[in-house]
Amino acid sequence: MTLLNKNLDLQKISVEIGGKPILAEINASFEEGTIYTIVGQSGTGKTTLLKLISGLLPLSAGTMMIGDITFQPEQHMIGIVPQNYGLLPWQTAGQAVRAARKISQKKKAWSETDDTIVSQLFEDMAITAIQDKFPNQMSGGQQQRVSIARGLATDSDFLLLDEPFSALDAFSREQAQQLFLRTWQKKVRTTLFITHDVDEAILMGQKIIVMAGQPGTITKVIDNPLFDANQDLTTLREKPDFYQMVHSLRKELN
Ligand SMILES: Nc1ncnc2c1ncn2[C@@H]1O[C@H](COP(=O)(O)OP(=O)(O)OP(=O)(O)O)[C@@H](O)[C@H]1O
Repeated sequence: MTLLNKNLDLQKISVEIGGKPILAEINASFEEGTIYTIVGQSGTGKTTLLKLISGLLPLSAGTMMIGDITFQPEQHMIGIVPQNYGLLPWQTAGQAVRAARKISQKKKAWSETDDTIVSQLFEDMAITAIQDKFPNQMSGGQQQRVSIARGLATDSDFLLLDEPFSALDAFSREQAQQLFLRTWQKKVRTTLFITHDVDEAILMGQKIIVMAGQPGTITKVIDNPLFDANQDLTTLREKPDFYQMVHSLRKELN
């Protein structure tokens, strides 16, 4: 299904698991082609929200709409980068990324363009050298980069990432953030990106969603004036405005 400039609207959403309320009274509008970072203390339902949008969990109440149409996750192509990477033990890195692209292209024959896109992704995510390795032959950080490349390889309407850089060391993480934004721009899509890192929430989010409570809900959506997918993140990190925003987001989270 192709989206024509439509937002995903969640209205009065709640989710219960085994009778326990996990999400309550979620109201949000996710604008097409925008990156949202999601922050909040542990247990506030961030992963549950992603699972709901990806169709892995059902709604208990409320509606999800795209324009006038009820949003049904199974009718959309959704790229997912889960917390545990979600790689299959019998697929090499190369096979995993190619398979994701192939599935998302539906019945279209594999073309040279697909080869170029996949090779570029390998280069961007610095995983060219491990294309023939299986997950049990990769480090956690390598698995995470393969999982990100796989998510980006899909021609999806949505991209959902659950702490995608958590297994990377500080230096690799900074590189991955920059590379991710550069790669993301080649196919802009509605993106929800969970992070526990306040700096990362500001670097990567056009809008920042704050979740709190148990059951969890969205308490704030912050427009991020510092976001610019083209800018050098190292330079941004050194700006006084950035410090100021980190400070106020920390306060918000506490
Ligand atoms: N399958 C499940 N069965 C029962 N409770 C669950 C299940 N999945 C999640 N929960 C509960 O729902 C709440 C929210 O979990 P969720 O993983 O969505 O939070 P989170 O904000 O992503 O946490 P974290 O930041 O630690 O990853 C937690 O209290 C968790 O224990």
